[in-house]
Amino acid sequence: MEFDNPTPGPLLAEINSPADLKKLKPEQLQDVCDELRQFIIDTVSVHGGHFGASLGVVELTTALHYVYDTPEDLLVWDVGHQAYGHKILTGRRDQFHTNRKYGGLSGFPKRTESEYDTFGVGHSSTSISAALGMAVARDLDKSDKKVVAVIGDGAMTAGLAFEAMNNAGAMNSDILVILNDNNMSIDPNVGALKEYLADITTSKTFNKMRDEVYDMLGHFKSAGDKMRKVASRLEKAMTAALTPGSLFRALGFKYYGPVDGHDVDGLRKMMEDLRDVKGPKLLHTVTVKGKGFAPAEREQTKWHASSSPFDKITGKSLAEPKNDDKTELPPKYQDVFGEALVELAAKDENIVSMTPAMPSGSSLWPMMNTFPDRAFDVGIAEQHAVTFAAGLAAEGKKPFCAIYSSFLQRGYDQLVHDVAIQKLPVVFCIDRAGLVGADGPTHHGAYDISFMRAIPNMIISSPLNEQGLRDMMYTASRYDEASWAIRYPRGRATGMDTKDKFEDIEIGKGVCLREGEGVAILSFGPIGKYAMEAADTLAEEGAHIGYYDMRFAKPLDTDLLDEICERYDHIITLEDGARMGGFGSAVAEYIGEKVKRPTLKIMGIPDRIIEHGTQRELHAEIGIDAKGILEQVRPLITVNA
Ligand SMILES: Cc1ncc(C[n+]2csc(CCOP(=O)(O)OP(=O)(O)O)c2C)c(N)n1
Ligand SMILES: CC(=O)[C@@H](O)[C@H](O)COP(=O)(O)O
Ligand SMILES: [Mg+2]
Repeated sequence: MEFDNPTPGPLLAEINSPADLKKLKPEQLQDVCDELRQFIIDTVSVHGGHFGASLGVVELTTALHYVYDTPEDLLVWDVGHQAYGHKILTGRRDQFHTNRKYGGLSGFPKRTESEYDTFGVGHSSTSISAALGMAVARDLDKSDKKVVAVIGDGAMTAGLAFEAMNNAGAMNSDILVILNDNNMSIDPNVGALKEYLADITTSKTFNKMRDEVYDMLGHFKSAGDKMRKVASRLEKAMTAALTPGSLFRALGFKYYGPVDGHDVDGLRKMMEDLRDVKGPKLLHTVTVKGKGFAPAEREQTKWHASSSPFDKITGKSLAEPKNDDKTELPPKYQDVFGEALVELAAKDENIVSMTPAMPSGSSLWPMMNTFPDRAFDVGIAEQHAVTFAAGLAAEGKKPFCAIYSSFLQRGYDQLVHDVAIQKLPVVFCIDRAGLVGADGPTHHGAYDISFMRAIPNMIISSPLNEQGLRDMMYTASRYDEASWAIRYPRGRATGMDTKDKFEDIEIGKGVCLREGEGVAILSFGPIGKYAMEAADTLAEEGAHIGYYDMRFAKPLDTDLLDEICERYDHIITLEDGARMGGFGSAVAEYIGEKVKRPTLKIMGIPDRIIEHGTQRELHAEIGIDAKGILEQVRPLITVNA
């Protein structure tokens, strides 16, 4: 169907690999760029996907594949949401309409998909570390391939990117980092680095400071020999300090730029020169997110990604509302969170909130707009977001840290070291918990229940619906004993009528929503809707199973579990999270230790913080030394003397 697979322009139609691109004359590259951009617009306007970032790097992508000898030379994309042009130029043009679809291409570079995808991505700020690893491997192999990392200004704000720059500069490794500076993250980029880059690209501060310094030096120079020398030395130092890119130079990189990232010929020439420059170097390109599609240039956050079909000229959505009666769609869970937070913050001035660069995705804008002093976008900095929250909690504030499940993986040490061990009452509002859909494995929120369950001093809860989410947030806002995680999924809630008033929920208590016999389903979180559906279907068939909304993975409602174990022969647990170590595992561990034959005793570090001592002392304290094992085994055996 033509609709499925847009027709490429005449040049693009002949490009099945970068080798075909290289056959063209440099003068033809701008035409290739125009066709590539149009092909991306044609495809995304029908099939959806990430959008603005790929449009912004069309020239960069074309120049890179023209100059570098990919896949021999290694090209590493950061995040990878901007790699659509790369996919199209590297043999995937005809499958591109399957992008992000079940069984189709991945929305991000993926090693198993193509030899041109050197490193799997989805999460930000990994490119420089990965490129450095590849460069060092190259050196160990005595090869001379080139390694290039392409990283955005947003991704550059993460600690990981700085760690890599710091290491690469010191190792003097031969890599090229291309900083694609469009002055945007998903939302407007934030932080001091953003200001620094803006200063370089607009040169306002640079020019002003240089003029002032030179004026001042002029006065010195007319003041005799000694002063002239001082002035000359000062001038050199100031020039070095004020020349664009001094931050990167301080980290050991040669800095080039800023250059126009939409001038494909300029980029080509620059890259041809840089191929021969050894050592760590950074090329600063300035681009426009959404370049070439006016609505996307105008509203860059909205067009970061588009899930619905849209008009290729106006950008107007062509999507029909999904519900059949065309009434209002239920709110998204993220919006239920965003609104409830403002309501709670209005009642309690200690409530503060932060997001690591996802104020739109996590719906933190209402809080940031209503209480600008109490809500923060901290940049792509999940580790910092968690510890920043911990600091606020240490001083008596009540932080609600809004964070996607898969991005919280970055903050695991901070959860343990900064929050749990100190028993600080941070509330984690974990969005995108469970399978997220088209973004795939890098973004599925599969592991949070498992990785949090192992940590003491954390409550782990998930509501069945939007009312549950509001009430959990309310109860958590009044709980100061330890931290509390509330997880909810990407997408829409149930559409139920919610009460204006918040209600306390009992911590660690589940609810029976349907009594039955034989089989009981125990669910955790909004995925319980499927359990209700299944129970309804069975009821129509005359079979009545039990259904329980357990609400808490930690602490487990063991009283309710005892009742359930008494009453039913079969238990089925259901969660939108990894089976291993998750809510089901918690239930299995509890029941496992109750079963009569064979009995099970799980020995290990218990669910509390263990203080210091010798290993022997501590193993003895928690009963996992030989004596502790004997205490468990002896009652179970008869020893024949
Ligand atoms: C660790 C992590 N946190 C957050 C995100 C969500 N995210 C995806 S793209 C993006 C913005 C990246 O900005 P930039 O690197 O400047 O790229 P641009 O979209 O501007 O091209 C963010 C925050 C992510 N992918 N990974
Ligand atoms: C690339 C990236 O990490 C984000 O753009 C992500 O795709 C956003 O996901 P949501 O659409 O769930 O906010
Ligand atoms: Mg950017």
